[in-house]
Amino acid sequence: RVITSLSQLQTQYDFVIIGGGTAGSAVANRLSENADVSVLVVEAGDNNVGNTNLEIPFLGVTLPGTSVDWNFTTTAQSGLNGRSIPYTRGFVLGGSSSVNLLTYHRGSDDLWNRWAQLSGDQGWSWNSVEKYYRKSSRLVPPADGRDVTGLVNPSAHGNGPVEVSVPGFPLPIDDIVLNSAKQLGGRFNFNQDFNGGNIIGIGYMQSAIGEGERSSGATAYLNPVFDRSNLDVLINTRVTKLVNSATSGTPHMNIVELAQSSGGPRVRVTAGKEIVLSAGVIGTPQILQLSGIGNANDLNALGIPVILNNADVGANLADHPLLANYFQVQSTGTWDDVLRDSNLFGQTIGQWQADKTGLFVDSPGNTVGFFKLPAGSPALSGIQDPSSGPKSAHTELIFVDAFAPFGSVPQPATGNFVTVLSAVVSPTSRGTVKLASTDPFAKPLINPNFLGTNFDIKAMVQAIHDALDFMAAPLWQQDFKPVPFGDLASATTDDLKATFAREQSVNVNHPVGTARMSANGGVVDANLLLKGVSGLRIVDASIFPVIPECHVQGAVYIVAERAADLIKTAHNLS
Ligand SMILES: Cc1cc2nc3c(=O)[nH]c(=O)nc-3n(C[C@H](O)[C@H](O)[C@H](O)COP(=O)(O)OP(=O)(O)OC[C@H]3O[C@@H](n4cnc5c(N)ncnc54)[C@H](O)[C@@H]3O)c2cc1C
Repeated sequence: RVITSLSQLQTQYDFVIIGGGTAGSAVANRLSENADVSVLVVEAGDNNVGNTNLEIPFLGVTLPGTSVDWNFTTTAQSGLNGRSIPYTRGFVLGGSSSVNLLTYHRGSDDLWNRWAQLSGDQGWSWNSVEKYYRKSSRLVPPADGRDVTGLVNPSAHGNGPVEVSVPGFPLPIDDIVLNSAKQLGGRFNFNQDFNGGNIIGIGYMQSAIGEGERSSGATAYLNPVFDRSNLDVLINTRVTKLVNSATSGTPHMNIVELAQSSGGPRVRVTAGKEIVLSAGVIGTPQILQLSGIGNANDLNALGIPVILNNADVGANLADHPLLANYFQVQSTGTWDDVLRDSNLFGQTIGQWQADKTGLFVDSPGNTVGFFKLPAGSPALSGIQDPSSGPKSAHTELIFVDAFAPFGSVPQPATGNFVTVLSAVVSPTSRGTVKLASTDPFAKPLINPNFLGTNFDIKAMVQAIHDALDFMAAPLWQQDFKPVPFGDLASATTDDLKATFAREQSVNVNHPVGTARMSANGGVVDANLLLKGVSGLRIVDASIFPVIPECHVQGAVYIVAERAADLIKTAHNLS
């Protein structure tokens, strides 16, 4: 059941899951499969059910800055010429999977094999986690029901609750992108299925969409089990801290403190078996730090009694920087006018509501590519290649059939455009999440350190070159005839391209790593148990040992599915 009042709580549950987000929803479903196990989920945000804006895939881009976003902002980023940028995180059941842009990747084989090496546990290798990938998602037909033979490899997909599909509303540029990849080959080779183990190449986007609707942690895992009598989902409530119940020796973190407003009453709930901390890359280190687990110097400065000194809590924040490269085109076959004309926008919503067809069944961007840096790239000079291996990328390009106003540049009043979003997917910059105050309702200080290394800026410059080279391919010259637009057009040298990147990059919203799993050091062990205390497991993107070179939600579901099995085994549960 979904509950909204602290008075509806029991004093104890077997498991208390903090955060009903992407991972938290999946773990809640799996643990409450056993009717003898009681589970509480505590979610700071609201219910997802009934919010149509979350359901319509195309509207994902309109959600940042609204009531389903935590509305964080980064600290001033020196790599972005001192700019602070918005830092979106889902504030609603389903968490960031309820507000994200839906792209679905499970990660290359060598990504998972690297996790096994870094965690010292072969249980994280691809061969071991493949079953969890297959348990978490499944391929479904696109919204238009067309034949997808050749566009995707069905055998690369599983039978889990998250629905994954290729775009359900093909756009004119899709064929140009895919056929150019087939024609050009080499660095721009075609990839039939990014979920087949090798992410390199250009292919169709695969997204967490079923029958034209968003498939999130909430819709796939949590909403279908709302009526389980052993599951309470408490919404609009924050976990303010965890409490140590041990009087001496190893801290035992089995008590959760909750509140519904900054000055409101605090209520305590006990986890009989364990606490599962799934508050995400920002919430998880924030709660740990509020509880006295973190860098002792930082905690002392705020007067928080130190329970465990671990400087890795809130460190190692990694994210993918994103830059919008605009091209003006001669073709009128773009959807620019849908954003300019409220009548057309309304009609497109109406079409979605009528029969789940049309432009809004997809998130903007039907095709995507992942690339290795060219041999001898200056980005790699003097450093070890940061990517996980030959099947993992350094950079990404996403092709959007219009002017996608993702950054600070507003859509021009007239004209047709194609946007090529470029991203660095193996960044070496690392940042931090730190408390700004002891008030659990205050926003923490988020410093992702975007474009903070030589590698990151040089890789982004290469991605801009790739966008320009690819858009010069012969097939583009037939109707679209793209011409670089705005600051991209003026960025004629590598130095100017770097300045363009620093002035206009935003983020893909793929942060990870603030409670990283490691064999040595780190915050959690290979079983995701917090080192140095008992009773507390972390299950969300904060435990990622390194940042995946792809979109990250697929990996979050894999982590959650494996964590559920680890928890069941630890407590002898079926
Ligand atoms: C705008 C955007 C676009 C993205 N696009 C993509 C994409 O296209 N493809 C992709 O793969 N990934 C994408 N991502 C990333 C992906 O969605 C996230 O990495 C993933 O959902 C994170 O899952 P999580 O479980 O770690 O955290 P979340 O899903 O964020 O869950 C954390 C939950 O904890 C709750 N919480 C936090 N603090 C507290 C507290 N103190 N008390 C109670 N509850 C709390 C939050 O409200 C939230 O519900 C995007 C993310 C965003 C924000």
